[in-house]
Amino acid sequence: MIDLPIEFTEKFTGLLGSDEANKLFNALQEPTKKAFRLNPLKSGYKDVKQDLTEKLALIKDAYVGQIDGHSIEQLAGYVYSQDPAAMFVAEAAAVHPGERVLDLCAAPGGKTTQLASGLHQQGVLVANEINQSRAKTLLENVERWGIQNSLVLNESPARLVPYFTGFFDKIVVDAPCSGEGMFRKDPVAVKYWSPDYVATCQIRQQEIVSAAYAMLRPGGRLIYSTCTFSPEENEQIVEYLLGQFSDMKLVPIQTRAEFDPGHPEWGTTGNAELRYTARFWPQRNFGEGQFVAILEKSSAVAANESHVAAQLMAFDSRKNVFDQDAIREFFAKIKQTDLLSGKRQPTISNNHVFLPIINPAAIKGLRILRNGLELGELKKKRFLPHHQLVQILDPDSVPFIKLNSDEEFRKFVHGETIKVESPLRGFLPVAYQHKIFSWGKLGNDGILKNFYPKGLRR
Ligand SMILES: C[S@@+](CC[C@H](N)C(=O)[O-])C[C@H]1O[C@@H](n2cnc3c(N)ncnc32)[C@H](O)[C@@H]1O
Repeated sequence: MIDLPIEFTEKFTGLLGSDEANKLFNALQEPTKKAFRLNPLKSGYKDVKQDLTEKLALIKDAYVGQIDGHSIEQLAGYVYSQDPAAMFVAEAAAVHPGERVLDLCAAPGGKTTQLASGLHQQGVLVANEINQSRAKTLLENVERWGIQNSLVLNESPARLVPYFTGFFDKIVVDAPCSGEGMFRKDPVAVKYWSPDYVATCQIRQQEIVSAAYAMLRPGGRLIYSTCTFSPEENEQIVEYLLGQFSDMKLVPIQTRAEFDPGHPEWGTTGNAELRYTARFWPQRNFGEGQFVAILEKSSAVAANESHVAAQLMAFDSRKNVFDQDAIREFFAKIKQTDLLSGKRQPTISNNHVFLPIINPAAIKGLRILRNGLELGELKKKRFLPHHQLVQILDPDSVPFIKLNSDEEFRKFVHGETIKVESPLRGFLPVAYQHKIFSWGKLGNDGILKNFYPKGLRR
């Protein structure tokens, strides 16, 4: 039983009236609704053991049900467990392949993975997280999901502005908030809550959306969301944006039974357009609490390629002259030479070979966790493939070592070497149930050495 703070219950009884407020308080004592998304970046992505009978309304490739965190589907990045209402945020961003998208408060990566599904490896996805350890988790999820076109950063929003002014078509601000909508999912949120905390969050949100505004191109859209109910962090942040920046306007979210429109009377300006926003309530039974608003930066100026954009997207091939024989040999063996001949040429930095998505020279000074796709490391002319590379490989077009039983899979994920029957030898992808999830190295003795990253072993 969750002990709701008295100031919280009094506040929402005042805002909603006692009938509706009681429905909310009762719903906060109920179990959460479990859901998951499938990953269209993986080939044959619907070929999963999960039950796909109950499709989730509103969201592409999403289903009701609980996933097993130890399953091959989870470890190979075929599924992502996420609250249904939280999934609506990236859905509202409606990204198209080729767009430049920023996920400004991105960890652990729920919105990032969903945005990446929409981009389908085309365009640029910058995923930023201010907190260092959370940024590492974000990177793990980016790798697992098989995303090739992302720049993963560990920065404050303000530090990004000089690099990306006017660059993005879409920016998702899934802001840190007082978490009222998470009370039943995460009881720790109840402990943190206080009216002062709500006020602190509001100030932080104002700073974050101001940075986001600066990075939006004319005609671009800002998707603002929180997982809290409080007007101060929702309607009033939208009012703040509209008040500070005269070229921002609200884009209506079409009303649906799954959520309520925003409350103009909960704002401070009486702006009737606040009803164009959306608020998910647990008592409506779709998922947890979530607020979503879409704002557009209007401008009469045509969205020409800006100076910033030209710089960030420029790839300087003269810098890429290095001995690639070991790399070419490896990619020929795994039948992936196409990867080396695209527009994004292999680039080397401190022996790390990668396919950058943003011109590395243009983002010097930022804390970069990953720029594009990490191919591997050159060690004395030998090439060691990276875990991110294995997560993008299609089992229908690469040779791989097959694990044959749950027991082999469990042992491998645990970090053990195993004996396998295979005519193949050397560094190769390892798959279970036709899903590639790791590298392994098969010696002449039939022993498969384990290259599943130590940090992911269980
Ligand atoms: C609601 S969570 C993001 C959830 C994520 N979008 C997802 O879908 O998985 C908010 C994030 O904002 C980060 N954050 C905290 N303070 C911040 C700040 N001042 N600026 C930007 N982000 C901040 C937190 O570390 C947290 O990871």
